[in-house]
Amino acid sequence: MTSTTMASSRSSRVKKSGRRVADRVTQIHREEVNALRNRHKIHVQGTDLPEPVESFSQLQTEYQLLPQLVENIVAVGYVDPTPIQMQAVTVMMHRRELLACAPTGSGKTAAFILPALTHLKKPGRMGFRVVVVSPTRELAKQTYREFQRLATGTGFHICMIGKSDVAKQKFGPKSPQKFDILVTTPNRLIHLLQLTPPGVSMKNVEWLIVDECDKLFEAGKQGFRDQLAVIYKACDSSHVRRAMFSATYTYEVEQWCKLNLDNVVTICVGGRNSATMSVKQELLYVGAESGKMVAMRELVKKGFSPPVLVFVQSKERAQDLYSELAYDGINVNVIHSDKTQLQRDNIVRDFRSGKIWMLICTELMGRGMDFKGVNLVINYDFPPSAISYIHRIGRTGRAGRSGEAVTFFTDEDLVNLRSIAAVMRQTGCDVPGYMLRLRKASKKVRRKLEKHAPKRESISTGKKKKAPFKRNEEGKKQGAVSDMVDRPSAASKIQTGAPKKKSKKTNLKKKKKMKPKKSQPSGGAVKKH
Ligand SMILES: Nc1ncnc2c1ncn2[C@@H]1O[C@H](COP(=O)(O)OP(=O)(O)OP(=O)(O)O)[C@@H](O)[C@H]1O
Repeated sequence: MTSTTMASSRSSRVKKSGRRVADRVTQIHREEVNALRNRHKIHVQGTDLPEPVESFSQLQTEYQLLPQLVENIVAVGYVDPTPIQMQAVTVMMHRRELLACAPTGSGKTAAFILPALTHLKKPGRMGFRVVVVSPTRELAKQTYREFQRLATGTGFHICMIGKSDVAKQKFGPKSPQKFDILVTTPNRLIHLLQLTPPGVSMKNVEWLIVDECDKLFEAGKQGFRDQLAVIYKACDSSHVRRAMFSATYTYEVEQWCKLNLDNVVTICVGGRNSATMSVKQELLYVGAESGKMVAMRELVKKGFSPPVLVFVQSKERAQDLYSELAYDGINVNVIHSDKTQLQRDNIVRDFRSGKIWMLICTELMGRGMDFKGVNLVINYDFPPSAISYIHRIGRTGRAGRSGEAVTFFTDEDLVNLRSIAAVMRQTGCDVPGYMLRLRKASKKVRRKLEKHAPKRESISTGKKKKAPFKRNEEGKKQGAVSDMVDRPSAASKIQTGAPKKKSKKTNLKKKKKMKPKKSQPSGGAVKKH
């Protein structure tokens, strides 16, 4: 063998071994990335998938997260990214379209705010470049506040369209294009888009973000699907990217995203459509409607840790329950769509600040709302679907905290009991076997329930006058200090086992009427944390 051939065969051996080393390094890296995803239960689908990051500093060095954002992240107290942030931020930083699903309270809002702001780099005078659509005004307002918090000191102009802005056509073609980011409900935006000429320009939009996307995809009377289609069409420039976020999504939403989004990446943290693991869940059989109030009073009597959210199925029932509980002297308020905007804002503010201890609400507050430290969610009325259940109970147990959820059910609620018991079992809660063996409700029945709440016996007992609050020694309002009800213990009346067919025993309607007794405090002790 000549010296030249020896040299060339040595060099090819070196090249081959170099390639083997490189392949091995790539393989080790791939395994590390997979291990990181597995550790955090991050499931991804799509081609050419961006890798997740483990820390905010990695985001800064590898993705040039704005330095001011990094300071703000520290200021708000975030130490590490949550699993959805680890993966969704990098996907969006690669300008990939996205369907992201992660449990309630797991930081999805920051998962889209951070990359959206980083993309914009600096404030421009080009009109809206990021548009976030939320199903309710309350949620839009919360997202707007979160944008402001994380964008502090960056100079970005963030805007939420209010009623008066719509009336004044504040965003018309002649208005200053100073805003960079728009957070809105579909209604408001559509109104502006449909004016001639349009009251708002979408031509510079770079990111269209749909929060609670499965809600916005719902068809029908209360659905937003048609509105979303109008918004989607308006943001049609070639450079617009779209990202969909929710804690739950249906097969239909997934299919739509696969068909309509460009090379979409799907991220799912944890099991699909599963409740957060941080909530201790309980189902409480209360026999009939009247058993709910007995159970409620028993809960209050045992003592509760505010803040508490109570869900009912309609605004009328919310108002009735409010009258009953206010009469009992509980520091309670109620929020629903019949309240004025100002009233709704004040109630949300008071609940956030701790002035209100118990808030009665409808589905309006079921999604997205992030009230710090809600300790207990009570489903006074059974949720219309497992999806609604997941969102409702997700108002507690947020951002790594623990929480509790109690769901009352009667014989009328058996139709949906199985699906909710299944959600509970999926998160490791104990559920009686019979519940999982109940017949699965047909799609038609489930759809009907979602659209029309079942008729229920009225909550109202005719007590309308609000009892004044008593003050405790520190002069603070006492939670439940009713001085007029000698309540029978509900413990004997509430059954948590299998419901029987309506009988005299289980029908609490027939129980003795409670008599008000002036001299006795009703309990409602408030547990201190
Ligand atoms: N990296 C983080 N570290 C600690 N807390 C965080 C982090 N990111 C977000 N949070 C906090 O977690 C809470 C829940 O976040 P967020 O409201 O975005 O949840 P979500 O996933 O959108 O929930 P939902 O599905 O109910 O809308 C907020 O109070 C937020 O400030």
